[in-house]
Amino acid sequence: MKTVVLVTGANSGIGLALCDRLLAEAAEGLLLCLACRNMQRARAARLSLLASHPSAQVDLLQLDTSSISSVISAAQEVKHKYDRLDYLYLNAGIMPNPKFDIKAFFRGLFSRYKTFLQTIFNVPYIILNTLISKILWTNICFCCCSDLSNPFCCSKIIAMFATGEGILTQWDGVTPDGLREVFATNLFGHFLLVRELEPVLCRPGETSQLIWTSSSNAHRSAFSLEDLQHQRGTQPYSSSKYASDLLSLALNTHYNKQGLYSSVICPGFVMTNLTYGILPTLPAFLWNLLLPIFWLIRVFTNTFTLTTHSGAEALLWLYKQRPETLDPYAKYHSLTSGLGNNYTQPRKVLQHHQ
Ligand SMILES: NC(=O)C1=CN([C@@H]2O[C@H](COP(=O)(O)OP(=O)(O)OC[C@H]3O[C@@H](n4cnc5c(N)ncnc54)[C@H](OP(=O)(O)O)[C@@H]3O)[C@@H](O)[C@H]2O)C=CC1
Ligand SMILES: CC(C)=CCC[C@@H](C)[C@H]1CC[C@H]2C3=C(CC[C@]12C)[C@@]1(C)CCC(=O)[C@@H](C)[C@@H]1CC3
Repeated sequence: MKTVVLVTGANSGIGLALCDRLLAEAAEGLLLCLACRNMQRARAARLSLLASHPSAQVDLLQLDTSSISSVISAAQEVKHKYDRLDYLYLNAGIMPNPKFDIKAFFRGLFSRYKTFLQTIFNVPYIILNTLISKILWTNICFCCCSDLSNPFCCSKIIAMFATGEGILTQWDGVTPDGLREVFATNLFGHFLLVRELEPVLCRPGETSQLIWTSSSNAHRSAFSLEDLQHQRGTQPYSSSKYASDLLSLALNTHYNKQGLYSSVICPGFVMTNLTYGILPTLPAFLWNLLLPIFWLIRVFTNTFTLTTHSGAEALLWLYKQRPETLDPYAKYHSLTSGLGNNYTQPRKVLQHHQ
């Protein structure tokens, strides 16, 4: 019997890289279903996957996670076609009209230091700190610098690069169903899909996994239970990702006894269509000019995974785990070391500073 895997947002970026890596891992035993809103791009993705994995079985499914009717009819089709669903990757996501706040970026870089000289002085400290953290293989930098009143503290800057905290805002739209686009696409459509697919996900005596592509940009400060759709703020992306972390926990509470387990991952900072939108005046190929800077930043933070292959690391890692052994309170991070090695690391989710 083949393992049935469905991936939303599978026609590009991290979703497509995940499909490629899954097929490289186990092409024969896999039935892979690409759930995409744009069928033309979905067909192109399927052909590219079949070109590198000719014996693979790859199906297509039309799914627009921002539309309630599309989710319901896609779920009907899945239930009709497959009698089981072993893995459901909830990966589709948008960050519409992102605005990169250059002022906040430079303020973030320099505000903690009274003079520019102090900042320069901080550089050897950061290098030393990073070296220590690399040697001990732990993120000491974050621990020993948690006192932000310390003028030599580098954690705020590293956190800004690792999570995009405070430097990104978005302008959200409304879907034909009357929902906020980011909320509907990233969270609600996926939630509805899970509920609709319950019969194929929860099978007696068997386990299935839900795997959410969340983000380290998920911040509690952006989320409010009174404003679930984030109608009043300017960080709907962060809010939707924080909500997916919360929802994953709730789904575990509700479904674990029926054999369904949910986990969240962060792929790190990956160069994809989603991130190219952050500097829209910069054509995609010119992003490559920033690569040397990004590689340099990698010395300070292992969250700059940069390639879709590396970003998919934690998604693939979870595929290989027994779901009962996973920590529901962890976010699994795809990380890349300064030397370019990929690995997965769990970090506590929903920490008080988020
Ligand atoms: N890139 C990064 O640095 C990070 C990304 N992420 C998350 O990773 C996930 C994948 O993004 P990434 O690969 O970077 O970006 P891409 O834009 O390359 O991929 C996003 C995918 O989602 C699909 N999608 C968007 N809206 C819908 C919709 N309404 N219905 C169905 N599919 C939809 C897109 O399809 P289409 O081609 O039709 O637009 C595309 O296939 C997202 O959830 C994102 O939030 C998290 C942290 C960091
Ligand atoms: C031009 C130079 C030298 C720096 C600008 C880099 C920023 C564009 C970049 C730094 C950290 C990045 C980042 C994200 C977007 C691009 C940055 C702000 C994300 C917010 C993208 C989406 C996510 O989900 C986050 C995990 C990313 C965190 C880091």
